[in-house]
Amino acid sequence: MENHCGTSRIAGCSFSVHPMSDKFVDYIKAGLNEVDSSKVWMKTDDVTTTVRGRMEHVFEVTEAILLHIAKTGVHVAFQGTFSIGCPGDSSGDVHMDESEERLNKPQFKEIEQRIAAKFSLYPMGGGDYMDTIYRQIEAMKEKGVEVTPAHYSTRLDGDTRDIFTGLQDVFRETEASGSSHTVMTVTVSANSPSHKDDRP
Ligand SMILES: Cc1ncc(C[n+]2csc(CCO)c2C)c(N)n1
Repeated sequence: MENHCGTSRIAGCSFSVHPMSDKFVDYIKAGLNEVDSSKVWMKTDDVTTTVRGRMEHVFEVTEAILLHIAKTGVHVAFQGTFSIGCPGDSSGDVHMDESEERLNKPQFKEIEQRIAAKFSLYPMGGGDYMDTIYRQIEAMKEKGVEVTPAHYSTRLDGDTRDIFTGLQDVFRETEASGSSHTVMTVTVSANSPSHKDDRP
């Protein structure tokens, strides 16, 4: 395994989903098994699932698993930590050779699913981290998503596709702007009984 600080392009996400149902095991297993994850490295344990590979596949697989569960109407929470450039992550992983083509978009592109989310961005090793964060929050306002300030995070309300596309753009542009190791945490609530008239 070769470790390079800041030069590893492999992205990853460690995440968990929590369906609020007695049948939570069925929901979790269906989400993990029925989404096509063949373009990412994936490992599940009793706490989280970790996916690693090209950035677009990492975002696509996490979004698809959330949508697979949320489309049933069950109230589900998602918590994920995305990372790129981690000095401990290995470069040259076989999954980095996968093509760009996304495997789950056709099944999920028709699903409209409003979610409430909060994200926090941690651009490390690149200098003016607050400038980067403010720039990316401003960029989020152009993605068709409602953006509201919150303590230690920024709140996003909107369609799942718009929010995940926006988050991937934020993540990619943060890395491109010189952050050698970028971490982003994302918390999502879907189908919450607290959401009334499409507004939380
Ligand atoms: C994405 C994701 N991965 C793992 C877990 C942890 N977990 C909790 S219950 C369960 C099924 C029974 O073993 C698993 C795997 C999670 N919640 N969400």
